[in-house]
Formats: sequence, C-alpha cells, structure tokens
Amino acid sequence: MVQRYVMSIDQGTTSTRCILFDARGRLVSVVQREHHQHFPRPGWVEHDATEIWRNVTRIVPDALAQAGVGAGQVVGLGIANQRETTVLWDRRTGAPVSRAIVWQDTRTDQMIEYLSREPAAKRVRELCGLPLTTYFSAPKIRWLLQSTPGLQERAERGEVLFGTIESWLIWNLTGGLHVTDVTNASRTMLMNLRTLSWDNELLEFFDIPRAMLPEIRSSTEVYGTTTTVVPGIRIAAALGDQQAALFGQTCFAPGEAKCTYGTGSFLLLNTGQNLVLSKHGMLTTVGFKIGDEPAVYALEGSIAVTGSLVQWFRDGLELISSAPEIETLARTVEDNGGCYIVPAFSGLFAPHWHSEARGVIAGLTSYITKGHLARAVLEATGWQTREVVDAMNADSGLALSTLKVDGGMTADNLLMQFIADVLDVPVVRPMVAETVSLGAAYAAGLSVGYWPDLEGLRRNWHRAGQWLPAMAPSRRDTEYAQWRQAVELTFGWMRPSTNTARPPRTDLIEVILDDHRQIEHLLRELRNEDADRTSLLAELSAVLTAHFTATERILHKRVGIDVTALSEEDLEDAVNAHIRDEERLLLNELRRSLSPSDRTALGRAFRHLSS
Ligand SMILES: Nc1ncnc2c1ncn2[C@@H]1O[C@H](COP(=O)(O)OP(=O)(O)O)[C@@H](O)[C@H]1O
Ligand SMILES: O=P(O)(O)OC[C@H](O)CO
Repeated sequence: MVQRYVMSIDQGTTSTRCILFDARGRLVSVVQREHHQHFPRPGWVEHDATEIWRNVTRIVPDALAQAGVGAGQVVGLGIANQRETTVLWDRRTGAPVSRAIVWQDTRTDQMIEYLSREPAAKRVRELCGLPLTTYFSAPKIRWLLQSTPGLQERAERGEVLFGTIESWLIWNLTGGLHVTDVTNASRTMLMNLRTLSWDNELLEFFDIPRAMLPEIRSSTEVYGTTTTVVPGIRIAAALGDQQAALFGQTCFAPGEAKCTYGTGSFLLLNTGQNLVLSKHGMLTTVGFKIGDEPAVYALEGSIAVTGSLVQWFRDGLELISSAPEIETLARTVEDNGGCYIVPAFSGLFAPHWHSEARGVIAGLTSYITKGHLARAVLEATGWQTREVVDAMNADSGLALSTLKVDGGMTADNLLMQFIADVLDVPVVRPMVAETVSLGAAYAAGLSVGYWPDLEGLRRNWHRAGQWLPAMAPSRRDTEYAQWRQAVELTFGWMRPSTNTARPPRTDLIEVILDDHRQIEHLLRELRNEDADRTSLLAELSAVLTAHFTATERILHKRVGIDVTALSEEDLEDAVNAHIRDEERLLLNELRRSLSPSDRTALGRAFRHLSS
C-alpha cells in the first residue's frame, strides 16, 4: 500500500521548517532554512518576505526528496507562522511594497501613545481582546500606509494587500488566493473576537481600508491547492505558530495549557468557547476553529524576549559561541550572585505591556562573573514565566497544576529545572519537540480525514522529560521579590522627558508630535499641587505661542487660541481639542500630500520657529 503523509510548514521568526509526518505523528523528514534579520534602526525589526517565500520554494521539494515521497502521497499541507508580522504587497505584481515589519518592532510606540488618548481607545480591547501596543499588526499597517506616499489610496482601491505570513504564503502557493485563518486574524487588532469578522469600528480607529484585508476562514479547511513549487497539494490548515503548538500539545480541552520557549515564549491556556477578557495583562485570542465548529478561545501570556536573550549573549556580547553553551557556563557558578537581567528589548509584554520599558542588568558588583550573567539570562526566562502564570491563575481563578513545554530552549535542563522551581509545579516535555509543526500537521490531517478525531491525536502524546520543583519556598519568595524590583527599574526609560540622547528630529509630522507631547507633559505637571506653577505656566505659554506661530506660518492654518486671554481650564480644553484635531485630520492629510523631502524641509522650518 502506498504510504501517505502530512506536510507542515513552520514559518518562524528566525527560520522556516518543512516537515513530513506519518500517521503516528512521527517525523519522516525535516528541512530548515534561516532568513536574515534586519535591524535598520534601534527598535526596528524587519524581514524580507520575498526571501521567506524563496526559502519555502526550496525546503518543500527538499523535504519530499529527503523522504523519497511524491506530491501525490501528501494528503494535505498545514501552515503555522510567526504571528502579527505584517506584509503589504501589490495585488498585480505580487511584489512586497517594503520589508515586512516583524512582531518585535517598536517603531509605532509614538503612534500608540497618541492613539491611546483617543476616546475610542478603550473600546479596542473589548472588541479584539488585545491591549493597544506596538506588538500587533494594525499599527504596523497604519505606519506603512502613512509613511509611503500614495499607499493609502492604493490600499483603498484594493491594489495593495495586507497579510500576515500564512496569508502571504497561501497567496504565493496558490497564485493569488487572499485568505487568512481566525487565529492569525485575531492578532491583527482588526478582528471582532465575537463575530470573527473584520470590525468596522476597529478599521475606522486605525484608518485601515477593508479592501486590503484577506478573507477570514477557519483554521482547518481546504483553502485551495498549490499551483506552484510542488503543484497539487491541498492547503488544509493554517494557524498562528503558538496556537499550532497548543494544538500539537493536544491542549484541546478547557484548562489545558502549554508554553513554547523559542525566540520569545508564549503561554496559552485553552478556555473553550468561553471568551475570557483578562484583568491581569493576558491577551484573549482565538485558540483554533475546526471547520464549522464554534471557535475555541485561549488566554495568552506573551513574553517577547527569552531565546533571543541567549542569542544576544552569544552574538551581541560574544560570551558563548553556541546557545547550548549557556547552560555549561551557568553551571560554573552556584547561583546568580545577586544579578538580574530584565530583557525589555521590545518594551515589556505580558503581563506589564510597557512599550517604553528598556532592559536593565541589576545587582552588579565586582563579584559578578560571566557565569553569573549566564545564570541571570536563563533565570530571566523563568521569572518572566512566573509573572505570566501568576496573572493567568488570577484570571482563570485556577492554579496551574502542570506546565507542558516545547521549543528550542527546552533542550536546556538547568532552565527547565529552574522553571519548575519558580512555578512550584511539574514541567513536562513531549517526545516530539517540534510541536508547532506537529500542530499544523494535526490540523491539516484532521481537515482531510487523515486522522479521524482529536482523541486519536491525544494518544500520540508521550512524555519525554519531566522536572519536579525542588526550590525552598523562602528562597523562591526572596528572589522573586528581587526580580520584581529589577522589573520596576525598566519602566519609563523611553519617555520623551528622559530621552535626552536622541538627536532633534526633522520630519514635520514627528516635530509636531514632539511638540504635542511636550505640551501635554507641561499640562500634566501643572496638575501636580507641589509644582512650581509660576514657572510652569510661563514655560507652557512660551511653548504654546511658539507652536501656534509655527502652525500658522508653516502650515498656513489659523489656530485661534489666545494663550494670554483664556482661563487655565479653558486653555487646557482648547489645547487638547487642537491636538486631537491636528493628529486626527491635519497630520493624516500631510502624510498623504507631502513628499519625504518636503516633510524634512518643513519639519526643519517648523522646529526653528517652535523651539
Ligand atoms: N540549550 C539552549 N539553552 C538555552 N536556549 C537555547 C538552547 N538552544 C536553543 N536556545 C534558544 O532557543 C531559540 C530557538 O528555539 P526555536 O524553538 O527554534 O525558536 P523559533 O521557533 O522562535 O525560531 C533561540 O533563541 C536559542 O537562543
Ligand atoms: O516564530 P516564533 O516561534 O518566534 O513565534 C513568534 C510569535 O508568533 C509572535 O507572536
């Protein structure tokens, strides 16, 4: 009898894997390729979507060749992908309009700051389950539409399309099918979690044209058939990679949870058909949706930096030459020597959601060696997990009893033991560590009837490793308190008032936004009863007069606020209305109408008058 297999593509942050699985969920072949990480400015992270596609065109035939399998033996393909990462491409040529903006990228932090002051901002979380931060796709789309002249209009005409990576790959594999699955759509900030469709209020809030969005489908269904690379394979499932890991760990029932330790780490708890809105900094997201069945929701604790801290230790500090060496180095010392590393490289994600936070190394003394630093690197992953589990327990009202883990970092025994110690629960790892790929394969196999039901898949789960808690409670409590103290130190690092190192900006939009933030800062200070009001009022008056003069002379727009004639309260109202109108209407108009060189020239002139 001809053997049949399921194929999965796991398009991750650092690499893309193609794996063939047999009916018992065993790996038959694995091919992997890394792609470049682009860091063009501090806080910016980009991928070349064309390079990712090219890698897919290579690994798919290679995985078949390695196993000696023909396309006809593949019952279906499941795709799992890094989530949120935003690709915009031309509908006609299929070419990306720019590099993809990666989920870790923080360039939209200022945009988030002003959007969060909009009255409608409080609706965002209610509608899509996500906090308003740089992490998700909508601000990234907004940024691309604003920063490229003419792109907004082209998007409105449906000439430019948006997709997360699975959408981009399906488009290319099928020669033009524009779809996404609910799990990926739930990470855009544009999907209504209850209706599972694009939400008008959210589209309006982010000013994103509906015409550029893909059709939302379930996670397991046949979307289409490949027409290129290896033609004739049914694309039968797509899930965000962390949801795929939830599926691969067979967390099918409410109350089951897993944490995947890769570049970042992501703890997901299945909450069934119950959509739980977190009060403690978790996200609400779609876990999976099998065909026509109702969606299964999940609570998620996303940690931005875990494995990537090990990479930084290796590539940035060059203290080790391979990731596994971190464990050897950490074992050269007994403990962390009082040193803590809080890796807020992309701000802090769950449960804090501080976009302006930046990393710290705390507790340094001359006693500290690179061994202690290595321990602090690994412990950072443990403590971040602890914070997320505490928040998850508080939201669900239940105490997690075991943690199922997977991902590259689970090869580290010292780390796994530390996680069991700080959580005070057993940590278990399954036989198949490639849980993301397995989950995508399970979903595809289920979709085409290769596997009959979820119970059959559960039987494939076998424990390969277990770590039991062994830390004394008093030590755990003391060290956790120190960790939390170190976390506090990261907050507020990038606020405009403390960021003196940055050169003055010249882009007109940024210059105006900087002025607005300074004005708001002064208004806030005035509310402080202990402040020196006389000098603050004088400063505010000078800043406002200069800003309004620049607005009238450079933008030829009458402001009509008499700074000297209004009471303090009326002045505050009038200034807030001015800021709101300008940011909502005028700045968008300027973004559309001005060329980059005009924006720089006018920005310089504006700054000259307003400072
Ligand atoms: N033995 C180890 N100890 C600690 N971290 C490790 C170890 N091996 C790999 N890593 C980290 O795990 C990450 C790779 O895991 P993987 O699951 O492949 O990530 P992703 O899917 O996000 O690309 C890297 O960031 C690497 O630094
Ligand atoms: O590609 P990974 O494994 O780093 O996962 C990235 C997440 O999907 C980001 O939300």
